[in-house]
Amino acid sequence: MDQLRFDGRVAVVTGAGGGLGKAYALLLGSRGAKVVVNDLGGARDGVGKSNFADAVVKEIKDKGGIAVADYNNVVEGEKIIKTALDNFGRIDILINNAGILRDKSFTKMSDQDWDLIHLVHLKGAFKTTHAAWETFRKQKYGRIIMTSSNAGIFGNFGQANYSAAKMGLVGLTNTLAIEGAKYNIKVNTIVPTAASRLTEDILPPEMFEAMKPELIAPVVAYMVHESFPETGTVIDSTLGYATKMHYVRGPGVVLKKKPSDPVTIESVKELWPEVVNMNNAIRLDKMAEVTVDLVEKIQDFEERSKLDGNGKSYWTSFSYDSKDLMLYALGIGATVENPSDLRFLYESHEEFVGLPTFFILPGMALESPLLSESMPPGKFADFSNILHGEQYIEFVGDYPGTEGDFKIRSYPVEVLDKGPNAVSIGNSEIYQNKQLVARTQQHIFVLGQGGFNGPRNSKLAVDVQPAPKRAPDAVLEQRTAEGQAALYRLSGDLNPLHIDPNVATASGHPRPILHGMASLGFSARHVLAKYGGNEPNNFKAIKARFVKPVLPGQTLVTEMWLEGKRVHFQTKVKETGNTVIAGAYVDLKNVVAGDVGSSSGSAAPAAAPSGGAFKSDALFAKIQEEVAKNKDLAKSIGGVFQYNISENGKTAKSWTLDLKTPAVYEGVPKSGKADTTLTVSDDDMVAIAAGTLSPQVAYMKGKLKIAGNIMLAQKLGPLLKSPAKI
Ligand SMILES: CCCCCCC[C@@H](O)CC(=O)SCCNC(=O)CCNC(=O)[C@H](O)C(C)(C)COP(=O)(O)OP(=O)(O)OC[C@H]1O[C@@H](n2cnc3c(N)ncnc32)[C@H](O)[C@@H]1OP(=O)(O)O
Repeated sequence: MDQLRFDGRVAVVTGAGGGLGKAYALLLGSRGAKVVVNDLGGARDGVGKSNFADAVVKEIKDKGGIAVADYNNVVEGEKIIKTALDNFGRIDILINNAGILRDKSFTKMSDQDWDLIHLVHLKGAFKTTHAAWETFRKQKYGRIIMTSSNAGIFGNFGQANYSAAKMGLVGLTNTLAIEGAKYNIKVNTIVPTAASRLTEDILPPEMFEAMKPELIAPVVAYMVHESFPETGTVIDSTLGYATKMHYVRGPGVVLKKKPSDPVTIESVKELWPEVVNMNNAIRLDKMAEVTVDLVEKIQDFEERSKLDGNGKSYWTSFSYDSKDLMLYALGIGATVENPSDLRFLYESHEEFVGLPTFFILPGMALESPLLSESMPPGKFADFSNILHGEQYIEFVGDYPGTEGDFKIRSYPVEVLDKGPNAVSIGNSEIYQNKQLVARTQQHIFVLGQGGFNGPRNSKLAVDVQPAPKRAPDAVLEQRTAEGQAALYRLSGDLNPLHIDPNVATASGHPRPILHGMASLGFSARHVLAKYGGNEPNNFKAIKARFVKPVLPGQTLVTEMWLEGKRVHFQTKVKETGNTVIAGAYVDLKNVVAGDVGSSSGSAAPAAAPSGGAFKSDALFAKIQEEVAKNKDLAKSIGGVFQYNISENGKTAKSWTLDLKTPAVYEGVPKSGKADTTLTVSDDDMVAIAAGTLSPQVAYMKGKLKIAGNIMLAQKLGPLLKSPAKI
C-alpha cells in the first residue's frame, strides 16, 4: 500500500507537549503535515508551566518536518486556530486532545472541580472546533478528532466531572458529524488508553510500559487522513488494538397488554424483563431510524392486538438460517448416505430447502409461559411432568425459505381433564412479514395433573384419524442413532428428559427418550420421500399422536396408506413391535407416488417398492428422460455406459448409453463399445434412478458392479436425481 501522507495539510494538535498529543504531532509531522503543537504546559492537574511544546517542535524539525509551538489555552481556542492560519495560511486537521484531571469522589467534588474539567475538555473542544469550523466549511474539507474516555462510557470512581465531560464529547461528535456531512467535515471520536502524564500514576507499571501512545497514533492519524471514510464513529484503541464502539437498542416492548389499557407503574414492572431484554438488539444510526422503529413497533402491537381479540396471546420471535435447517435435518435422520437427503443438508445444493416439520419448532413456544399459565388453579406443568402428546402443523402461505424471521402468536386453547392426567392444547400462528405462514397445534400430556372437573374433549382440537383397516401400502424403516436425541435437542428443545439419565429414570424411563418431534420428523421424511416426491412444498399438513416413548437407537418403521391426497401413517418400533405414533396423517398438495422413499445410513434397506415389479423398459425410458433433461451435465460426463439389469440373478436387459453422442438424447444408441459397464438389480437401479441410492453407495455395498471407469459411473448419479415415475 502507498504510504498515507499529509503533504500540504495543516494540523492542530492540542495538548501535544507530551503523551498522546505528542505522538500524534510527531507522526503527522513525519508524514508531511505542518503541525501546530499546542500545549499549555502543565502537570496532570493543569497547574504549572513548561516548554514541552518547543521540545516537540524541535523534534519534528530535526526530522525535516515543519511545526510551530502554541501556548494558548484551549478555552481560547480561536487563538490556537489563528496560530495555524497565521503561520501556514490554512487548517485541515484538528485533534482535540488537551485534557486535565481533577479526580475527587463525588462527595468532595466542588463547583470548581466540576467547572474546570468541563471548561478544558468540553468548552475547550467547542472553542477550537468552532474557530476552525468556518474555514472547514468554506474549503469543504475538515478532519476533527474528539478525545473521549472509557471513564465516560463505563464510569469510573472519582471521575464524575471527567466522565460527564468525556461523554459530552461523544454527543458533540454525533451532532457535528451530521452538521459537517455536506461540507466533507468528518468528526470522529477516539477513546484511547495510553501511558501518558494523565495515566502514569494510575496504571500498574508493566501496563504503563506497554501502553505506548505510539501504538494509538497510527489509528488517529488514519482517522484524520483524507481517505478516512467514516464520520461520527467512536474508536476505542490501546496496546496496538482498535475497535469500534456503538450503542445498541433492544427490541423493547409496548408497556401494556391491549391498546385500550393504561400504562401503569404495575404494567411497567410486569413488562420490565422485556424492557431490558437485549436479545436481538440492533444498532440504529440515526434519530429518524429510532422514530421509524418505534412507530413500526406500535403499529405491530396494534395489529397483533386485533388478532388477539379477547384471548390471551403470547408473541414470540423465531429466527433461523440454513445452519438451523441442516442441524434439524440431521436431528431427524437425514443423512449424506442418501443422495436425496442432500438438498436438506447442503446449503449450496441448488434445491436446498428446509424440511416441513422444522416449521413446527417456532410454534412450540418453548420460551413462553403459555403452558404453565394455561394450567387450572392448583395444577402445574413443567419439564418434570410433561410429555409431547400430539402435534399438528398446516402450511397456509408460501413455503418458507431457507432463512427467515417469524413472529408467532401462541395461545392456550383448552386444558382437558383426562382423569388422573391433563392435556393442555395450545395453538400457534406463525407469521413472516405479517403474512400467516403456518398454524400449529400441540397437545401436551401433563402427568398427574388431571381431576379438576374440566372437559374431557375439545371441539377445537384437530383430531387424529384412524388408519385404514388393510395392510399398509408402503413401509419404510430407519434406525435412529444412539445419539439421536443428543443431536435433535440442539434444534432447541433442551428438555433434560432426552439427555439426562437421572431425569429419565426419575420419570420412569429406562434411559433418556427421543423427542416426539424427532420420531415425527423421521416418519414425515419417509412419507415425503415415498409419496411427496421428496418436495417439501408438496406438504400441506401433518397430524400425529405420540402413544409410546421411543428410545434412541431403536428402529422406526413407518407404515403408510395412501387415500387420495392424504397419507395415513403410523410408526412402530421394530425391536419391540410397539406402535409409537398413531392416528397420524400427512395431507399433500400433490401425490408423487411410485418413489421408493427414503432409507439409508444406519437405516435398514429401503422396503420393496409397492406396486409390483418394475419394468426394465419403463425404467430405461425414465433414465433417458433424465438424461434428456440434463443435457449439459450428461455432455460433461462423457463416456459410453452399458447397463445390464438383472432380474432373478439373470441379465434381463442390457443397453448402452453413449453420453458422448448427442444422439443419445433423442433415442437409444444401437451400438457403441462400452468403456463402463454397470450391472445392477432392477430394484437398485430404480433406487438409483429415484435418487435415493447413490451409485457410489450401491457400488460400495456390492449392489452395483462396475467394469471400467468408476468415476464415470459415479457421475451418472445426478442425472437420475428425480424420482422415477414408473
Ligand atoms: C411449551 C412447551 C412445550 C414443550 C413440548 C415438548 C417437550 C418435549 O421435550 C417432550 C417430548 O418430546 S416427550 C416424547 C414424546 N412423547 C412421548 O413419548 C409420549 C408417548 N405417549 C405415552 O407415553 C402415552 O400415550 C401417555 C403417557 C401420554 C398416555 O398414556 P396413558 O395414560 O396410558 O393414556 P390412555 O389411557 O391411553 O389414554 C388416557 C386419555 O388420554 C388421551 N391420550 C392418550 N395419549 C395421548 C396423547 N399422546 N396425547 C393426547 N392425549 C392422549 C386418551 O385419548 C385418553 O383420553 P380419553 O379417555 O378421553 O379418550
